[in-house]
Amino acid sequence: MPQVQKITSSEVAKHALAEDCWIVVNGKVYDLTKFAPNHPGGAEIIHQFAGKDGTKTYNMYHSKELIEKELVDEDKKGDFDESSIDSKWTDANKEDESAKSPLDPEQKPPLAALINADDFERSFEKYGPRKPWAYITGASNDLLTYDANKTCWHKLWFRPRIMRDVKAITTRTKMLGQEVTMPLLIAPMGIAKTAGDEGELALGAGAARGGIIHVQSTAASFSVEDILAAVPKTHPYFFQLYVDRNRKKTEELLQRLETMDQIKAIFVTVDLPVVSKREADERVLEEQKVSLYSGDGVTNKPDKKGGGLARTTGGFIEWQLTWNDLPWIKRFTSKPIVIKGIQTAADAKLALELGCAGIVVSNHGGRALDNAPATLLSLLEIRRDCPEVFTRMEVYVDGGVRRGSDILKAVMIGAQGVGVGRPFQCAVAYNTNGVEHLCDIFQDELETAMRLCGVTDLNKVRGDMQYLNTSELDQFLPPKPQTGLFGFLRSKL
Ligand code: HEM
Ligand SMILES: Cc1cc2nc3c(=O)[nH]c(=O)nc-3n(C[C@H](O)[C@H](O)[C@H](O)COP(=O)(O)O)c2cc1C
Repeated sequence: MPQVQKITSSEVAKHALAEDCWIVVNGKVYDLTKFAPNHPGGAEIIHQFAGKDGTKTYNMYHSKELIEKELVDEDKKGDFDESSIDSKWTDANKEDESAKSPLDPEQKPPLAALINADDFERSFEKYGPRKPWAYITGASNDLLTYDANKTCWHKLWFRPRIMRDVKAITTRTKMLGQEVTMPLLIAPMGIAKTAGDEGELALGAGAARGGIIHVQSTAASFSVEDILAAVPKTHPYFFQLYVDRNRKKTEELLQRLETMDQIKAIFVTVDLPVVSKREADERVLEEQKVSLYSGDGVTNKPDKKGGGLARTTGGFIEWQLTWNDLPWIKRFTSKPIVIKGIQTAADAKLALELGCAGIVVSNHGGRALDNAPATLLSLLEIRRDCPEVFTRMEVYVDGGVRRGSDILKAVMIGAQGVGVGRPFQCAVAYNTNGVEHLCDIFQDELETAMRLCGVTDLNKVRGDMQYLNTSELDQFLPPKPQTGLFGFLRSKL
């Protein structure tokens, strides 16, 4: 057998430019020149490691297999020659600032001290590394939609009924045919490893312990197979799909998922055709940035345009996806399809007409279009303008849901269930126990809210608005669409 030549550190170091960018990841050398502009996390983070070892940062965000799976053979240059590491290489790689973990265990409160969903985010703020903190908790532009998502839940008041026997209650229900202990989903979130080593494995296992369902993201930091293996085979999952601009990839992914019985539905995310501007995230990268070009340690802006923060590119997410593509998706899956990212009654109606099994009223947790309506307002708009949507398909809502009482409110409007994002991602810092603990908190708060409202069975109050007072929010709803002849004529204009 001929000896395969390994690639030395000095050879790798020669390819240290954006336009000629080799990186060492887990003992292998890759040419990321062509891939970097399409990297969903932005080109700059890749360019920071041109001619260097990016293993630590890569492993913090991605599964080991991802890079091997995603790159074409031509870009896999070969094995890195560890024996060639010299002081020059070691010095150059000292600059891996973003991999340095500013974790401060002293600041980490014990799990038992966390008693509500916000506590998980606060704990992560104190204890977690800065970059993941900015990535997870950040939102678009001025955070207007992010803030509105939360505050609208606060403006929806209950009208409790009293003197009812509330000893025995049940929160059990079904979601897309799957039995769950309460109508709560762990919303799909990319790269959960940023919050803790167990990443999506903790989300899946914690959800299973809590009797709820985790929607795993296309951009997960583990493979689907690894995530499924984290829970008993009987426990259901949902899968969130970002359609890839390379449609072949999506077809292959759907075909792979089709063989996995544990995956019970496909949630197609449609609210992020381009990645929005997440300023907190960009600012942190600016502070951590190191020079690509200066061999002498002077820190330059690595962006040729000069401004140079990690403006995420549109990445791999298909921006030409339209309603006409639904039949194409259905060709590759027999699983129920749920459209995630509905923000108006008009689009909810379209999803219904096109035979979707459900929708998620979502604005990506304020991480897509800033100034998009708070999801609770969109939910109320759908309730007002096309109530049939709630009975003819399953409606979910996410964005700012932080209390068990919010779950109850959503169900009373007619939702089948809610999704919760950021607090669960932060719970990953406490591994599976953290995720389970957060499920317990929601369960407990939901039961308490039900009892205090005089409700014993969630399924009996679904869509029953008599328990709610929406008057503080009604003023924020868009004008009612005109119906009758006048409306018809207008729609034709
Ligand atoms: C073929 C290889 C790779 C693929 C397919 C890939 C894919 C992705 C995806 C899907 C995201 C999530 C974007 C989001 O939802 O915000 C991401 C983020 C990220 N990736 Fe990669 N990646 C690859 C290689 C790398 C390498 C080599 C590094 C570093 C050396 C890296 C570092 C990061 C970082 C730091 C983020 C987070 C960026 C942020 O939040 O600003 N990735 N990548
Ligand atoms: C860190 C993070 C990553 C996310 N990644 C995805 C994703 O990969 N796919 C997706 O459909 N939504 C993604 N979302 C949006 C969530 O699914 C969900 O819509 C949102 O987080 C709900 O708002 P909340 O965080 O206020 O609960 C992400 C959200 C966060 C916070």
